[in-house]
This record gives sequence, C-alpha cells and structure tokens, in this order.
Amino acid sequence: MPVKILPPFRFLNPCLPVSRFQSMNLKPANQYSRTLPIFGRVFPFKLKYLGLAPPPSHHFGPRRLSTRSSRPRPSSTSGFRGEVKVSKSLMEDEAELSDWVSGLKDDSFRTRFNDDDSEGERGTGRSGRDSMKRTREIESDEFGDFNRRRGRSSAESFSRSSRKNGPNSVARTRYESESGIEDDDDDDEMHSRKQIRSFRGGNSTLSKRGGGGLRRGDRGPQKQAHLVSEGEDEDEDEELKGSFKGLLSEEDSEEEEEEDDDDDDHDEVLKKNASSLFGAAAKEAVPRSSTGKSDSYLSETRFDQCPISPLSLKAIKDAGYEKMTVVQEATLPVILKGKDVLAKAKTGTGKTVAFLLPSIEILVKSPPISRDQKRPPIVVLVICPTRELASQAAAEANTLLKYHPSLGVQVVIGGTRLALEQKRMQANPCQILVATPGRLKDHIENTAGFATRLMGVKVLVLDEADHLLDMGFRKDIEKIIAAVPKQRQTLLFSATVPEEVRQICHIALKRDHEFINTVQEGSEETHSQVRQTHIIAPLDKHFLLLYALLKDHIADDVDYKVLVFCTTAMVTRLVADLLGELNLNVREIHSRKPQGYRTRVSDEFRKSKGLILVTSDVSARGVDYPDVTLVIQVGLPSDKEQYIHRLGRTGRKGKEGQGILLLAPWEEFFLSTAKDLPITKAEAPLVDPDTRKKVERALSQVEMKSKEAAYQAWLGYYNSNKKVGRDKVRLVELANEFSRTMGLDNPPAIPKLILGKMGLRNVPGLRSK
Ligand SMILES: Nc1ncnc2c1ncn2[C@@H]1O[C@H](COP(=O)(O)OP(=O)(O)OP(=O)(O)O)[C@@H](O)[C@H]1O
Repeated sequence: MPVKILPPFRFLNPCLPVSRFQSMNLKPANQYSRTLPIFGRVFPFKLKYLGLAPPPSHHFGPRRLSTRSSRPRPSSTSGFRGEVKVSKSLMEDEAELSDWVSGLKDDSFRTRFNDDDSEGERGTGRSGRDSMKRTREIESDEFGDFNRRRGRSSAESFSRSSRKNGPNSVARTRYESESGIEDDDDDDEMHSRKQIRSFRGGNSTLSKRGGGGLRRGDRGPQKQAHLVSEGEDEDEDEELKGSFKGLLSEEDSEEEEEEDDDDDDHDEVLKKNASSLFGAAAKEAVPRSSTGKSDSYLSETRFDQCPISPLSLKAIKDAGYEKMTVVQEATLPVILKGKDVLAKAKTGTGKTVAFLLPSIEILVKSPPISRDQKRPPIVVLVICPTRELASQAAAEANTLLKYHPSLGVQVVIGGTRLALEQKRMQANPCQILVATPGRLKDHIENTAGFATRLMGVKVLVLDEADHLLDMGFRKDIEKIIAAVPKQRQTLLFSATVPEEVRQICHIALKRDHEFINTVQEGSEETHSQVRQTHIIAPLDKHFLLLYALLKDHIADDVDYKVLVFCTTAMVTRLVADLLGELNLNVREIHSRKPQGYRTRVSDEFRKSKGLILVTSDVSARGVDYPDVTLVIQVGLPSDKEQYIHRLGRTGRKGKEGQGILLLAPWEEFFLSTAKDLPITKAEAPLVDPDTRKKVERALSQVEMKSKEAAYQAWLGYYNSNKKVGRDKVRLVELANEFSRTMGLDNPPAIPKLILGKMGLRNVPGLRSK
C-alpha cells in the first residue's frame, strides 16, 4: 500500500465553532514555555545523555522481584487502614445497567422513576420525546456568526499549540487505501464462536454459583438454565481465542444466565477479608521515591483554546479536564475537519474523550431533529468489544453531554433483555448509541424501525478497532457497516494497531483517512513508568508464586489494587476460588458471570482499594480502573497486543504501575514475540514451606467442579494456540501437569463430544466420558 507521509500538522478550519465563554482564555499558545518535563517526554534520550533521566534500572538484568510500589504511601495513620474502601453497587439487576448509564448524564434532573415500566426498573427520567421538544441550546446561525468572528484566532491558537507538541509526539500518515467492504466469507473463528454458542445453548442444567471471591458457603442453590441467546455473548473474549477455545462445561453456560441474588453476605465477607488483610498490610511503611505520576500523557493545549461549543467546555471543566491529552490534541482538529481517522495512542491516555468530544461537536452542529419525527436518527454510533467498555464509554458521553439537555446517549449490550432495550430506546430516543457488536446486530435484525434510525449515522466509531476488525468480530462489524450510510465519518481508535489491521482498515475507512500515531516511532507501546518483569517457573509453582507475589505486594502497599489475568473464564474461577480460600480479598469477573454481577464487581473494583480482581480477558481492553498498582498475567497471553492491553490497566493517566508475567518454561517463546517491550527477567520470590502447605491446603478446599472446568478450559485454550496446540501428545502431557498442580491425582474425564470437537480423541493421557 503506498504510504504518503504528510507534514505532521494541519491548521484548523477557521470556520469551526469556538467557545463563547467569557471565562475562556484565549492566550496565544506561544505563551506556554516548554520546560524540562515536556522536554523529557519528547526527548528522553537527551535527558539520559544530560544525566537527567531516571535510571532505567528495570530494563536490565535479572533481579529478585519486588512488587513494592514507588508511589507515595499514606502514613501509617491513614484513615483507610482497617477498613476496606468498597461500596456496594447501586445496580440491582442487569437491566439497570443501561438505565444507569442513561441516567448518568443528568442525575440531578433525571431521577424520577418511569412509572409505566412494568419491569420496575429505574427509568431514565425525562423522556426522549420530551427532551426532543426542548430547543437546542445552540442556534446554528448564531454559532456560525460567532465562528466567523472568533474562529480564526481560536483555531490559530490551537494550531500553534499543536505545532509545539506535535512533531515530537504525533506521526500522521495518509493511507491511499481502497474503500469498500471486504468480502470475507471464510471466517473460522466466527464459525467457531457460533459452534460454541450452539454447544452452550444445548446444555441445560447446572449449579448456580454465588459471587466470585465469596466464600463457598455463599453459593446459591441449583437452578435450571435457559438457552444462551445469540448475541448475548458477543463480547466474550475467551470465545475468540481459537478454534474451540470455549469448550465450556455445562456449568459455564448456565452461569451466564443466572440472576444476581448472591450478594446478601457480600459486605460481611468483604469486611472480614479486609480486616485480616489490613492487619498484615499495616506492618511497614517504606518511603517512596517519586510522586508516582507523570504528566507526559497531557499536551500543553487547554480545551478552552479549542473550537469546542461552550456547553461541552463547561462539561469538560466539570469533569476536571483542563489540558488535552496528546491524542486528543492530535485528533480533534482532524476529526472536526470531517476526516476519517485511524488513531493509535497508549493505554489510559484519553482516547474515549478523543473520539467522543468531536463526535458530540459534530452532533451539536447537525440540524435539529424534528419533534414529530417518528424514528429520530442515531447520529453517532460507537461500537465497543465488551459490555463493560460500552457502559464506560456511554458514561463518559453522559459526562460530556451534561449541559446538552437535548442530546442523549443510550447503550445496548449483550446480557440484558433485548425487549427492555427496545422499550427503552422507544421511550427515550437518543442521538448517540454505544453498543457491543452482537447486540447491535440483534437490534438491526429484530427491532422495528431501528435500521431506519441507523440511516442517520454521521459518525461511526470503532473503539479497540484492531480487536473489532479481527476475525472474531469481523462479520458482525461488516453487517453493521453495511447498515449505516456510506456517506459518514469513521473513527478507529486503539492502543495497538498491528500491520494486519492497517491492511484491512479500508473495510471501514475512506481511502483518504489519516493515521494518527501518538506513539513515537521506535518507542515502546507500553508506558515507561510501568515496570514490566517476567518470571519463568514450572507450572507446578505457579499457584505458589502467585500467592507469594500477591502477599508481598499487599504487605508493601496498603492501597494495593491488583488485577490478575488468567487464560480462560474457568481458570479465572479456579484462581479466584483458590485465592479466596487463602483469605485474600478477591473478586472475580469473566464472561460466565451474569451481566448484573459483572457490573457490580466492576463498579466495586473501580471504587475500591485493597482488592484483587481475578479476571479473564473481559477486563483486558479499555476498562478504566483508577490506581491499579499491579497487573499479574498468569500463563500465555493470546498475543502481544493482548499483553499490552492487559498491562495497560495500570499506569493510566501517567501514574506508576507494575506488571508481572508468569510463564512456564514452555511458554517462554511468547517473549520473543514481544521483544520490543521492556519485559525484564525477574527471579521468583522465595516460597517457604509454610506457604507451600497453606496453598496445598487451600487447593484441596477448592471444589472439584471448579477444577474439572478449569482443566477442560485450559486444554481448550492451549489447544487453540498455534504453537502449544501443534503437538497434541505434548499438549495433553502439559494439561495433565496442570491437573496435578490443582492437586488431582487423575486428570478429569472430558465428554467424548468435546474431545472430538477439539480434535483430541484418542490422544494418550486423556480420559473421556
Ligand atoms: N484531558 C484529560 N485530562 C485528564 N484526564 C483525562 C483527560 N481525558 C481523559 N481523561 C481520563 O483519563 C482516563 C483514561 O481515559 P480512557 O479510558 O479514555 O483511556 P484510553 O486511552 O481509551 O485507554 P485504553 O487504551 O486502555 O482504552 C479516564 O479516567 C478519563 O476520564
């Protein structure tokens, strides 16, 4: 594909709207001098040569691993110690998720209940029709006049500021690519997702399980499952990892559908776990070396220097944003000019606002929708790969729409009832829709008038674009693209844009789109303030080491907040069970949990400190949990990109963080696929005999059902890995080693049907049933 390098800056269109706020400070950009931190961000190598850079100690040589954080520690008299900062979520059932998001925008003026909703869920307050009746807060003529008067100075100031930052932080390339939709009808992974769904749908019974991380006594009674409907699990990353990676046990499919009545003793258990933890955590207070935060993700440009509507600016100010992040500064002018954009920026650097803010500005400038319009158009359509991410993006949209009372956002995601969403959309039509792909497709196919509403789309956003364009989602995305007008603007955002994605991005983007890459050429795609290490240890040491690493970290940091990534949903459950038995303060989240539960746990983790979240890849991308101190990845990540996204849950907004990758010797090959990342070797922590005994005892307490499901899922996951799954005999040997690490003398038997589907029938070492 011919690549044309453009000059890195563009001047803004002077006709763009600008702020009318009196408080708006339109100082010339050249007033901002660049001091050392900015210089250091742009030219870190120069600082090194000047002897001003911090020593990159973590880049070199093996060393004993400490999870000790260098963030400032609270004093030992911190009010936090002895109590856990958790709060019970307000969500009462999964149907409330969307309402919650819709309600976020104007909690202050939209708190009443929707009386005529027979389901009894919280309504979104003021109806959409009502809101449609309101006059737009910005008259387009007035806006235009104002632009003509003020636009140039603001635009120039913004452009000057962009020029100052841009060349060092942003590369922009125009791709001469063909537009149009690629015809891809040989989609193995998609096919296997369908297989998995039908397989799951065919299972009918299973035990109900209570909240993850809760004690075993908290588990509920057995219950009958219903079929998993198509489109309810479109976002389950585990399902997308290979040819038959799901291979779910009967238990798996039922958990998806269970309801959330498992939290009665939640707080009680939380408190118990917390007090035992904080007792241990209080024992030392090591001074930290740095402030724990860098502003390198921010640009020098303030939002109020940009051509943004006053009402959006007011909301931005309320949200506490003052300066734009580098990616926001780089993309805003290009998007406002109407260009298609493919943007790459590191994790946690504000990509959500980067695509939402200009989309809202485009919406603000669109002709107002007639009150009588039966099916008001959806103008901005945002697609996210997971439910959590979609909800989060919708919440961010609500923040930005705070002072735009006539504009609304809704979210449609799997795991909630389609009919409820239909009702909600009818009662409260929105102009911005955030959706997961499978559920959106369901609405296109099953919701009356929805396809017509989509014909109004002016801006289509694919968040985590590389993931959405890979095989697992491709067909859904193609259907969605076919359902929106060709004459639209498309924005693709991600922290990772592998070459394959650049090759196929023409599926969605126009040929003259711009590729805006804020990751400097030659620099890593991860954050330098996040220390990355790997530990290579035999599989039978992994549970021990995980426990030892967590204990060390908890002892070092009272404000610990840890994510433990596991390979599959069922391995996640097993690890959460084990850590729970070891009295750690743990929650679990994965695709086999019902949506209401997922929302509650996610919300709780967002607000908490002193908590460990054991998770599958449903939390790998995009989820914005503040102040995560450590990310541990146990076992092979599906690829380098997934490693980067998982790691990116820490070190957000310039904060410090730490990442540990725990691999078996036969998984070490992963490191060669991530050679360009600074993942240094660390020695495993020492494990004393007492700890070993404790872990063995805890393992023996974990339910057999969990172990069986984990064994099968483990086998499915590694079977789908090109390298490990190639030699089936070896694969089974490894799986049986995993089984022994769980304390099992014999590997669990697997149904013949599943073995057949995995291509593992008659492989020595397997037991079938
Ligand atoms: N201009 C800004 N100033 C300060 N904080 C900001 C700004 N813009 C966004 N944020 C905050 O930064 C955090 C990270 O943003 P966001 O989740 O959009 O990152 P991201 O780049 O999409 O990350 P990921 O790649 O993991 O999806 C959020 O808490 C968001 O509210």
